[in-house]
Amino acid sequence: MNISLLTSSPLIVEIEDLLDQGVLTEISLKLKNRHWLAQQGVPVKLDETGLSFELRKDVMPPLTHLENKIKEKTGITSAKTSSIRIRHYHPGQGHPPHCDHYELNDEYLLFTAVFFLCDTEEGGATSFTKSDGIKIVPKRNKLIFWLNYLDDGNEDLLSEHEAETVKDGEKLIAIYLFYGEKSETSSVRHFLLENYSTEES
Ligand SMILES: O=C(O)CCC(=O)C(=O)O
Ligand SMILES: [Fe+2]
Repeated sequence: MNISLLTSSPLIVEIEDLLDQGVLTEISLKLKNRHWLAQQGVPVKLDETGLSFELRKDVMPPLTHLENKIKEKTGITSAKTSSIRIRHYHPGQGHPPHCDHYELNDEYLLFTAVFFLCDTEEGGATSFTKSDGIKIVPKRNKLIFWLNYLDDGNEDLLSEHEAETVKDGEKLIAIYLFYGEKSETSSVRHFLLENYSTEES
């Protein structure tokens, strides 16, 4: 496992080789299997941003394992994920620029994690549109994690991002949305800067 801080403003951390290959293959095959999803009663949505659906953690225990790993590696102590969103893009599909600034039952979407379940032949990078050239190319078994708010509670506008259009191949990701109280932002930022300012394994 290799963890590095890509930038500190917006604060983005990248973790490579997160899961065992066998577990990764099992998750990917299930998520691509429409029959299996229907059996689990998962409604899917298809539009110009590709196929997407929310997944309850109990239908796929390895996703809870992954969530626990994300928490451990990022120093999250109290924020909870409300759900896991899967997105599956094919050529011609992408997602326009936006910020992940949401409020739900008095909690805020403090942190977003995107886990890449496959390589993409061409295109499909997650690109931070207000931060010169910060682009994360999809790579199987890689996770990126970023902070959506500043320590003073304001939205971090530099966290704006888009999914560039997939040109060739496919892109399959699991997105973890961590909601919590804004006061957790500064301790996570401190943890990440302290632990990953220089590359380490
Ligand atoms: O597909 C991506 O790389 C990002 C998706 C995203 O930003 C979102 O679902 O909020
Ligand atoms: Fe987003």
